Amino acid sequence: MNEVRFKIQPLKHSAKSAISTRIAQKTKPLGALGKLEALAQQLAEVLTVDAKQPILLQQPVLTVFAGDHGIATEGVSIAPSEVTGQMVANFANGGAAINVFCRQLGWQLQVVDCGILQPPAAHLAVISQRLGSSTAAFHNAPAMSEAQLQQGLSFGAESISAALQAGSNVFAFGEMGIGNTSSAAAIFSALSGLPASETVGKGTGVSAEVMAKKCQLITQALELHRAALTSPWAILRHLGGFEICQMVGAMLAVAQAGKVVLVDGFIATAAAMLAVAAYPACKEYLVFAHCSGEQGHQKMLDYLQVEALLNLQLRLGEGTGAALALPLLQCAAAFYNDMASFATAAVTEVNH
Ligand SMILES: Cc1cc2ncn([C@H]3O[C@H](COP(=O)(O)O)[C@@H](O)[C@H]3O)c2cc1C
Ligand SMILES: O=C(O)c1cccnc1
Repeated sequence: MNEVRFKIQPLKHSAKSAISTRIAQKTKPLGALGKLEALAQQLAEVLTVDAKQPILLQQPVLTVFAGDHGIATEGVSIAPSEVTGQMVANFANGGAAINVFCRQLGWQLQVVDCGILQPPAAHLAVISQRLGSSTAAFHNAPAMSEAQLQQGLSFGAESISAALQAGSNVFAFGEMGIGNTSSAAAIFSALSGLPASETVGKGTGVSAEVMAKKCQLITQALELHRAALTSPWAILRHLGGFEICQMVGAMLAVAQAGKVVLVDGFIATAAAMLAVAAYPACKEYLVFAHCSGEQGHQKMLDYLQVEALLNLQLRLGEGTGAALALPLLQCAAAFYNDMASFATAAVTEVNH
Protein backbone atom coordinates (compact mmCIF):
# COMPACT_ATOMS: atom_id res chain seq x y z
CA MET A 1 0.00 0.00 0.00
CA ASN A 2 1.25 3.49 -0.89
CA GLU A 3 2.14 5.87 1.88
CA VAL A 4 -0.75 8.22 2.64
CA ARG A 5 0.30 11.84 2.21
CA PHE A 6 -1.39 15.09 3.14
CA LYS A 7 -0.90 18.60 1.77
CA ILE A 8 -1.20 21.17 4.51
CA GLN A 9 -0.83 24.84 3.73
CA PRO A 10 0.92 26.95 6.37
CA LEU A 11 -1.47 29.66 7.58
CA LYS A 12 0.01 32.73 5.92
CA HIS A 13 -3.01 34.96 6.09
CA SER A 14 -2.62 38.19 4.19
CA ALA A 15 -5.13 39.87 6.53
CA LYS A 16 -3.48 38.84 9.82
CA SER A 17 -2.95 42.38 10.99
CA ALA A 18 -6.33 43.56 9.68
CA ILE A 19 -7.97 40.79 11.72
CA SER A 20 -6.15 41.83 14.88
CA THR A 21 -7.09 45.47 14.22
CA ARG A 22 -10.76 44.42 13.93
CA ILE A 23 -10.46 42.71 17.33
CA ALA A 24 -8.59 45.67 18.87
CA GLN A 25 -11.30 48.10 17.73
CA LYS A 26 -14.11 46.35 19.60
CA THR A 27 -15.62 48.36 22.47
CA LYS A 28 -13.53 46.97 25.31
CA PRO A 29 -10.08 47.50 26.76
CA LEU A 30 -7.38 45.86 24.68
CA GLY A 31 -7.06 42.16 25.51
CA ALA A 32 -10.02 42.20 27.92
CA LEU A 33 -11.64 39.19 26.27
CA GLY A 34 -8.55 37.19 27.14
CA LYS A 35 -8.11 33.86 25.38
CA LEU A 36 -11.27 34.46 23.33
CA GLU A 37 -9.33 37.14 21.42
CA ALA A 38 -6.58 34.74 20.38
CA LEU A 39 -9.28 32.21 19.55
CA ALA A 40 -11.16 34.69 17.33
CA GLN A 41 -7.89 35.58 15.61
CA GLN A 42 -7.16 31.91 14.91
CA LEU A 43 -10.70 31.17 13.70
CA ALA A 44 -10.66 34.20 11.40
CA GLU A 45 -7.27 33.25 9.98
CA VAL A 46 -8.40 29.69 9.30
CA LEU A 47 -11.95 30.29 8.13
CA THR A 48 -12.15 33.72 6.48
CA VAL A 49 -10.44 35.28 3.48
CA ASP A 50 -10.37 38.90 4.66
CA ALA A 51 -10.99 40.92 7.81
CA LYS A 52 -14.43 42.05 6.60
CA GLN A 53 -15.88 38.57 6.41
CA PRO A 54 -17.64 37.12 9.47
CA ILE A 55 -16.54 33.84 11.07
CA LEU A 56 -19.29 31.34 10.31
CA LEU A 57 -19.09 28.06 12.21
CA GLN A 58 -21.01 25.48 10.27
CA GLN A 59 -22.42 22.06 11.17
CA PRO A 60 -19.95 20.93 13.80
CA VAL A 61 -19.20 17.21 13.60
CA LEU A 62 -17.70 15.07 16.36
CA THR A 63 -16.38 11.61 15.47
CA VAL A 64 -15.63 9.01 18.14
CA PHE A 65 -13.08 6.40 17.02
CA ALA A 66 -13.10 3.10 18.90
CA GLY A 67 -10.33 0.50 18.96
CA ASP A 68 -9.12 -2.29 21.20
CA HIS A 69 -5.58 -2.61 22.54
CA GLY A 70 -3.54 -5.78 23.01
CA ILE A 71 -1.85 -4.22 26.04
CA ALA A 72 -5.23 -4.28 27.85
CA THR A 73 -4.83 -8.01 28.54
CA GLU A 74 -1.99 -7.05 30.93
CA GLY A 75 -4.56 -5.45 33.23
CA VAL A 76 -3.54 -1.80 32.72
CA SER A 77 -7.08 -0.42 33.13
CA ILE A 78 -9.86 -0.70 35.70
CA ALA A 79 -11.96 -2.22 32.91
CA PRO A 80 -11.58 -5.25 30.61
CA SER A 81 -11.46 -4.88 26.82
CA GLU A 82 -15.09 -5.97 26.44
CA VAL A 83 -16.10 -2.55 27.81
CA THR A 84 -14.89 -0.94 24.57
CA GLY A 85 -17.57 -2.76 22.53
CA GLN A 86 -20.17 -2.23 25.23
CA MET A 87 -19.49 1.50 25.17
CA VAL A 88 -19.73 1.53 21.36
CA ALA A 89 -23.22 0.03 21.75
CA ASN A 90 -23.94 2.71 24.36
CA PHE A 91 -22.84 5.43 21.88
CA ALA A 92 -25.07 3.89 19.22
CA ASN A 93 -28.00 3.91 21.64
CA GLY A 94 -27.41 7.52 22.64
CA GLY A 95 -26.61 6.88 26.31
CA ALA A 96 -22.98 7.94 26.89
CA ALA A 97 -21.65 11.28 28.19
CA ILE A 98 -20.63 12.27 24.68
CA ASN A 99 -24.14 11.61 23.32
CA VAL A 100 -25.65 13.85 25.98
CA PHE A 101 -23.18 16.69 25.38
CA CYS A 102 -23.56 16.47 21.59
CA ARG A 103 -27.34 16.66 21.84
CA GLN A 104 -27.11 19.56 24.28
CA LEU A 105 -24.67 21.59 22.19
CA GLY A 106 -25.64 20.77 18.62
CA TRP A 107 -22.77 18.55 17.52
CA GLN A 108 -23.54 15.94 14.93
CA LEU A 109 -22.05 12.71 16.34
CA GLN A 110 -20.64 9.78 14.40
CA VAL A 111 -19.06 6.63 15.79
CA VAL A 112 -16.41 4.59 13.99
CA ASP A 113 -15.45 0.99 14.80
CA CYS A 114 -11.74 1.06 13.95
CA GLY A 115 -11.19 -2.50 15.20
CA ILE A 116 -12.72 -3.70 18.46
CA LEU A 117 -12.90 -7.21 19.92
CA GLN A 118 -16.65 -7.35 20.41
CA PRO A 119 -18.49 -5.13 17.95
CA PRO A 120 -22.16 -4.68 18.74
CA ALA A 121 -24.71 -6.12 16.31
CA ALA A 122 -24.72 -4.17 13.02
CA HIS A 123 -26.00 -0.74 13.80
CA LEU A 124 -26.71 2.08 11.40
CA ALA A 125 -25.14 4.55 13.81
CA VAL A 126 -21.72 2.82 13.75
CA ILE A 127 -19.41 3.22 10.77
CA SER A 128 -17.28 0.12 10.21
CA GLN A 129 -13.66 0.92 9.33
CA ARG A 130 -12.06 -2.06 11.00
CA LEU A 131 -8.31 -2.61 10.79
CA GLY A 132 -8.49 -5.87 12.76
CA SER A 133 -10.01 -6.94 16.07
CA SER A 134 -7.31 -5.50 18.34
CA THR A 135 -3.75 -4.20 18.13
CA ALA A 136 -0.91 -6.46 19.30
CA ALA A 137 0.39 -5.89 22.84
CA PHE A 138 3.05 -3.27 22.13
CA HIS A 139 5.47 -4.38 24.87
CA ASN A 140 5.99 -7.62 22.85
CA ALA A 141 5.45 -6.67 19.22
CA PRO A 142 4.65 -3.70 16.97
CA ALA A 143 1.05 -2.67 17.67
CA MET A 144 0.09 -2.84 14.00
CA SER A 145 1.46 -3.57 10.53
CA GLU A 146 2.51 -0.98 7.99
CA ALA A 147 -0.58 -1.86 5.91
CA GLN A 148 -2.87 -1.29 8.90
CA LEU A 149 -1.16 2.04 9.60
CA GLN A 150 -1.64 3.31 6.05
CA GLN A 151 -5.20 1.98 5.82
CA GLY A 152 -5.98 3.60 9.17
CA LEU A 153 -4.71 7.01 8.09
CA SER A 154 -6.82 6.90 4.95
CA PHE A 155 -9.89 5.54 6.80
CA GLY A 156 -9.55 8.45 9.23
CA ALA A 157 -9.48 10.95 6.39
CA GLU A 158 -12.48 9.25 4.74
CA SER A 159 -14.52 9.40 7.94
CA ILE A 160 -14.92 13.15 7.60
CA SER A 161 -15.00 13.58 3.83
CA ALA A 162 -18.83 13.57 3.56
CA ALA A 163 -19.10 16.19 6.31
CA LEU A 164 -16.44 18.34 4.63
CA GLN A 165 -18.35 18.14 1.37
CA ALA A 166 -21.57 19.09 3.14
CA GLY A 167 -19.88 22.26 4.43
CA SER A 168 -18.86 21.41 7.99
CA ASN A 169 -15.95 23.54 9.13
CA VAL A 170 -15.52 22.57 12.80
CA PHE A 171 -14.51 19.05 13.77
CA ALA A 172 -13.73 17.25 17.00
CA PHE A 173 -12.48 13.75 17.62
CA GLY A 174 -13.05 11.47 20.56
CA GLU A 175 -11.88 7.95 21.31
CA MET A 176 -12.94 4.83 23.13
CA GLY A 177 -10.46 2.01 23.74
CA ILE A 178 -9.71 0.29 27.01
CA GLY A 179 -5.95 0.57 27.60
CA ASN A 180 -5.44 3.57 25.35
CA THR A 181 -3.95 5.87 28.00
CA SER A 182 -1.02 3.39 28.02
CA SER A 183 -0.67 3.79 24.27
CA ALA A 184 -0.92 7.59 24.48
CA ALA A 185 1.70 7.75 27.25
CA ALA A 186 4.06 5.54 25.22
CA ILE A 187 3.61 7.79 22.16
CA PHE A 188 4.29 10.88 24.28
CA SER A 189 7.44 9.31 25.74
CA ALA A 190 8.70 8.28 22.30
CA LEU A 191 8.13 11.76 20.85
CA SER A 192 9.44 13.75 23.80
CA GLY A 193 12.13 11.50 25.25
CA LEU A 194 10.47 11.75 28.67
CA PRO A 195 10.62 8.55 30.73
CA ALA A 196 7.38 6.61 31.22
CA SER A 197 7.27 7.72 34.88
CA GLU A 198 6.63 11.27 33.59
CA THR A 199 3.97 10.40 31.02
CA VAL A 200 1.92 7.62 32.63
CA GLY A 201 -1.21 8.46 34.56
CA LYS A 202 -4.17 6.85 36.23
CA GLY A 203 -6.32 6.56 33.09
CA THR A 204 -9.70 5.29 34.20
CA GLY A 205 -8.47 5.52 37.81
CA VAL A 206 -6.07 2.62 38.39
CA SER A 207 -4.20 1.97 41.66
CA ALA A 208 -0.57 2.91 42.31
CA GLU A 209 0.40 -0.74 41.69
CA VAL A 210 -1.26 -0.79 38.28
CA MET A 211 0.31 2.55 37.43
CA ALA A 212 3.73 1.07 38.24
CA LYS A 213 2.91 -1.85 35.94
CA LYS A 214 1.86 0.51 33.14
CA CYS A 215 5.14 2.32 33.61
CA GLN A 216 7.15 -0.90 33.46
CA LEU A 217 5.36 -2.16 30.31
CA ILE A 218 5.86 1.15 28.52
CA THR A 219 9.53 1.27 29.50
CA GLN A 220 9.88 -2.28 28.16
CA ALA A 221 8.14 -1.29 24.90
CA LEU A 222 10.33 1.79 24.42
CA GLU A 223 13.43 -0.37 24.88
CA LEU A 224 12.18 -3.15 22.61
CA HIS A 225 11.31 -0.80 19.73
CA ARG A 226 13.96 1.86 20.36
CA ALA A 227 15.84 1.38 17.07
CA ALA A 228 12.61 1.48 15.07
CA LEU A 229 11.09 4.62 16.64
CA THR A 230 12.66 6.99 14.13
CA SER A 231 9.62 8.87 12.77
CA PRO A 232 6.10 9.83 13.87
CA TRP A 233 4.69 7.08 11.61
CA ALA A 234 6.99 4.46 13.13
CA ILE A 235 5.98 5.57 16.62
CA LEU A 236 2.30 5.34 15.67
CA ARG A 237 2.75 1.90 14.13
CA HIS A 238 4.69 0.42 17.06
CA LEU A 239 2.90 2.03 20.01
CA GLY A 240 -0.43 3.35 18.74
CA GLY A 241 -3.98 2.10 18.50
CA PHE A 242 -6.36 1.70 15.57
CA GLU A 243 -8.49 4.56 16.92
CA ILE A 244 -5.45 6.80 17.47
CA CYS A 245 -4.24 6.08 13.94
CA GLN A 246 -7.60 7.00 12.37
CA MET A 247 -7.75 10.11 14.54
CA VAL A 248 -4.36 11.25 13.21
CA GLY A 249 -5.59 10.74 9.62
CA ALA A 250 -8.80 12.65 10.35
CA MET A 251 -6.98 15.57 12.01
CA LEU A 252 -4.61 15.87 9.06
CA ALA A 253 -7.51 15.72 6.60
CA VAL A 254 -9.26 18.60 8.40
CA ALA A 255 -6.08 20.68 8.36
CA GLN A 256 -5.61 19.85 4.68
CA ALA A 257 -9.13 21.13 4.01
CA GLY A 258 -8.34 24.34 5.91
CA LYS A 259 -10.94 23.79 8.65
CA VAL A 260 -10.79 23.78 12.45
CA VAL A 261 -10.09 20.84 14.79
CA LEU A 262 -11.01 20.97 18.46
CA VAL A 263 -8.57 18.69 20.28
CA ASP A 264 -9.85 16.70 23.27
CA GLY A 265 -7.82 15.18 26.13
CA PHE A 266 -4.78 13.01 26.70
CA ILE A 267 -5.31 10.46 23.94
CA ALA A 268 -6.50 12.97 21.34
CA THR A 269 -3.50 15.16 22.15
CA ALA A 270 -1.18 12.18 21.59
CA ALA A 271 -2.78 11.92 18.12
CA ALA A 272 -2.36 15.67 17.62
CA MET A 273 1.32 15.42 18.62
CA LEU A 274 1.87 12.79 15.95
CA ALA A 275 0.02 14.88 13.35
CA VAL A 276 2.10 17.94 14.24
CA ALA A 277 5.35 15.94 14.26
CA ALA A 278 4.55 14.65 10.76
CA TYR A 279 3.18 17.96 9.42
CA PRO A 280 4.13 20.95 11.62
CA ALA A 281 1.81 23.29 9.66
CA CYS A 282 -1.20 21.35 10.92
CA LYS A 283 -0.78 22.86 14.41
CA GLU A 284 -2.30 26.17 13.30
CA TYR A 285 -5.63 24.47 12.58
CA LEU A 286 -5.84 22.91 16.05
CA VAL A 287 -7.68 24.45 19.00
CA PHE A 288 -6.84 22.77 22.31
CA ALA A 289 -10.16 22.47 24.07
CA HIS A 290 -9.26 21.45 27.59
CA CYS A 291 -6.61 20.20 29.96
CA SER A 292 -7.55 16.77 31.21
CA GLY A 293 -7.05 15.44 34.74
CA GLU A 294 -4.68 12.80 33.35
CA GLN A 295 -1.32 13.76 34.85
CA GLY A 296 0.62 13.84 31.56
CA HIS A 297 -1.80 16.05 29.67
CA GLN A 298 -0.52 19.43 30.86
CA LYS A 299 2.99 18.20 29.97
CA MET A 300 1.82 17.40 26.45
CA LEU A 301 0.32 20.88 26.10
CA ASP A 302 3.58 22.40 27.40
CA TYR A 303 5.56 20.27 24.97
CA LEU A 304 3.41 21.56 22.10
CA GLN A 305 3.60 25.11 23.52
CA VAL A 306 -0.15 25.55 23.47
CA GLU A 307 -2.74 26.58 26.02
CA ALA A 308 -6.03 24.83 26.56
CA LEU A 309 -9.30 26.75 26.84
CA LEU A 310 -10.88 24.84 29.72
CA ASN A 311 -9.70 23.01 32.82
CA LEU A 312 -12.62 21.10 34.28
CA GLN A 313 -10.67 18.12 35.65
CA LEU A 314 -12.37 15.86 33.11
CA ARG A 315 -10.65 12.51 32.60
CA LEU A 316 -13.05 10.71 30.35
CA GLY A 317 -12.11 11.06 26.71
CA GLU A 318 -14.87 10.21 24.17
CA GLY A 319 -14.39 13.80 22.91
CA THR A 320 -16.24 15.24 25.91
CA GLY A 321 -13.80 18.10 26.59
CA ALA A 322 -13.75 19.09 22.93
CA ALA A 323 -17.55 19.01 22.78
CA LEU A 324 -17.80 21.33 25.80
CA ALA A 325 -15.59 23.97 24.18
CA LEU A 326 -17.89 24.58 21.20
CA PRO A 327 -19.82 27.42 22.92
CA LEU A 328 -16.50 29.24 23.45
CA LEU A 329 -15.79 29.08 19.71
CA GLN A 330 -19.30 30.31 19.03
CA CYS A 331 -18.87 33.24 21.42
CA ALA A 332 -15.44 34.09 19.96
CA ALA A 333 -17.05 34.17 16.51
CA ALA A 334 -20.04 36.16 17.78
CA PHE A 335 -17.98 38.93 19.37
CA TYR A 336 -15.78 39.09 16.28
CA ASN A 337 -18.80 39.29 13.99
CA ASP A 338 -21.30 41.36 15.95
CA MET A 339 -19.68 43.43 18.66
CA ALA A 340 -19.60 47.18 17.95
CA SER A 341 -16.34 48.99 17.34
CA PHE A 342 -15.40 52.27 19.05
CA ALA A 343 -16.26 54.08 15.80
CA THR A 344 -19.68 52.50 15.13
CA ALA A 345 -20.83 52.76 18.76
CA ALA A 346 -19.45 56.29 19.24
CA VAL A 347 -17.48 55.23 22.32
CA THR A 348 -14.30 57.17 22.96
CA GLU A 349 -11.43 54.99 21.84
CA VAL A 350 -9.37 53.88 24.81
CA ASN A 351 -6.84 51.61 23.10
CA HIS A 352 -3.83 53.40 21.66
C1 LIG B 1 -17.15 2.78 31.26
C2 LIG B 1 -16.04 3.57 30.58
C3 LIG B 1 -16.38 4.59 29.69
C4 LIG B 1 -15.36 5.33 29.08
N1 LIG B 1 -15.40 6.34 28.21
C5 LIG B 1 -14.19 6.72 27.94
N2 LIG B 1 -13.30 5.99 28.63
C6 LIG B 1 -11.87 6.26 28.60
O1 LIG B 1 -11.12 5.29 29.32
C7 LIG B 1 -10.25 4.52 28.49
C8 LIG B 1 -8.81 4.85 28.77
O2 LIG B 1 -8.41 4.56 30.08
P1 LIG B 1 -7.53 3.26 30.41
O3 LIG B 1 -6.25 3.42 29.68
O4 LIG B 1 -7.38 3.30 31.90
O5 LIG B 1 -8.33 2.07 29.95
C9 LIG B 1 -10.63 4.91 27.08
O6 LIG B 1 -11.57 4.02 26.57
C10 LIG B 1 -11.16 6.30 27.24
O7 LIG B 1 -11.94 6.72 26.18
C11 LIG B 1 -14.01 5.09 29.36
C12 LIG B 1 -13.66 4.06 30.26
C13 LIG B 1 -14.67 3.30 30.87
C14 LIG B 1 -14.29 2.19 31.83
O1 LIG C 1 -7.85 12.84 28.91
C1 LIG C 1 -8.35 11.86 28.37
O2 LIG C 1 -8.63 11.84 27.16
C2 LIG C 1 -8.62 10.60 29.18
C3 LIG C 1 -8.18 10.48 30.48
C4 LIG C 1 -8.44 9.32 31.17
C5 LIG C 1 -9.14 8.31 30.59
N1 LIG C 1 -9.56 8.44 29.34
C6 LIG C 1 -9.31 9.56 28.63
